[in-house]
Amino acid sequence: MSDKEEEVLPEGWEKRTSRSTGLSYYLNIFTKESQWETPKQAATKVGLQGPDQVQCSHLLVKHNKSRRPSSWREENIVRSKEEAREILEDYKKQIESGSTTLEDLASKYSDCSSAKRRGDLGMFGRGQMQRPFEEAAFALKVGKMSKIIDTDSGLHLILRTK
Ligand SMILES: O=C(CCc1ccccc1)N[C@H](Cc1nc2ccccc2[nH]1)C(=O)O
Repeated sequence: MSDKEEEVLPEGWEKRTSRSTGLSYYLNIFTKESQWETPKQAATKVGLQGPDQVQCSHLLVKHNKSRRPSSWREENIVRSKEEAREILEDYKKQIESGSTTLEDLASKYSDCSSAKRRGDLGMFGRGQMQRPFEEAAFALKVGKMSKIIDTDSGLHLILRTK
């Protein structure tokens, strides 16, 4: 195409010229990711590393090896880790059956203070939560629930809400 014709790009892309090489490249204006190839589809709004922030609710069952074996529910938590897992497996089955929700069970049984907010932890970015929790949360699609996740706090079920 002659240089006077404006190159029409799919939504979300801008054509840039590399200062060092003078070569043209394409910038995704949402994720700031760049590529050499002329884009054929509209730019994605989520980069390769996933969203910057997610919102999750969780249901925590602590045990006697938890970092803080105490909660609003139980001053001194003595159950074993195996017992905590059995309890959480049962909650998971109840949620998957559709007979209850993670938020309803978190309100009644979660050993985290977020129980008072139906398990809602609010929005968080990477680097804020314990790593196993973060990895599971950022791998979830919105509306999906994790498998049982093990952190120093105890055993969790996580639901991504945003
Ligand atoms: O750290 C907190 C408070 C979390 C919270 C965040 C935002 C709003 C409300 C609560 N509670 C701990 C238990 C706990 N450990 C966790 C590890 C990862 C995510 C949530 C967690 N909750 C505890 O109570 O021992």
